[in-house]
Amino acid sequence: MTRVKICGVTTETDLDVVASACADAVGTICDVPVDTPREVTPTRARELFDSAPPFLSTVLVTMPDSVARARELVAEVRPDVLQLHADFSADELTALRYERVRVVPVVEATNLSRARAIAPAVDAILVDTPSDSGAGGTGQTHDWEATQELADAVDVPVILAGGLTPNNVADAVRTVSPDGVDVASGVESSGGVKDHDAIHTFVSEAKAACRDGENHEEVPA
Ligand SMILES: O=C(O)c1ccccc1N[C@@H]1O[C@H](COP(=O)(O)O)[C@@H](O)[C@H]1O
Repeated sequence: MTRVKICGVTTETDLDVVASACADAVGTICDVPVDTPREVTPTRARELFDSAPPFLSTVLVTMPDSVARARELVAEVRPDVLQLHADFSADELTALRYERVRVVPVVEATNLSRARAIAPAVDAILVDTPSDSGAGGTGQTHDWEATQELADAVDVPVILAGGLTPNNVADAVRTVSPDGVDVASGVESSGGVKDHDAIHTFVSEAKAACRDGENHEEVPA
């Protein structure tokens, strides 16, 4: 089953909606060097995650400039998963896998060599459409066929992100068969303001497309 993450929540109400929509994960964005309406302080991220119900994974999305800074943020926010928009080496990523935090770096769909190099050191790879600065939240899709090739080339779960919306997520799931999908701006009515109906529709479209795919899988004779 494709897992679904809703990213960039800024209020407890948003987080409750993410949980009631049966998403698998919720993300907050902290300590990023870009201007985004979704950024919250680490203290606020911790408060939001403290209000998450059991069985909803919490994901800290950040762009730290060093492993030490990433560790500080993990200590402060205490997420289940650390989503890194940063150019860390495989050794640096390994150093971040401690105290049970899952490490999920972001890779561009066409960067197969990086994906192969870091895959053994991480828990999953998130394929996004980053801006020049490496940030996400661009609302731009990329070549999903390339993401599918990347997923075939590595032995870890692959999460698809970048420009997903309630209207295109089913198609994305059918094309890429990702382990998870992730959305930030595509479920907002305006910058940073989550559209609660869109969150529900996004989750149900993603899960339904995944179920359809499973039902059409050929049964071996
Ligand atoms: O959403 C942001 O503003 C952001 C800023 C800096 C780093 C990551 C950010 N968001 C991540 O980008 C992807 C896709 O976003 P979108 O659906 O295309 O808007 C998502 O994983 C967010 O976690």
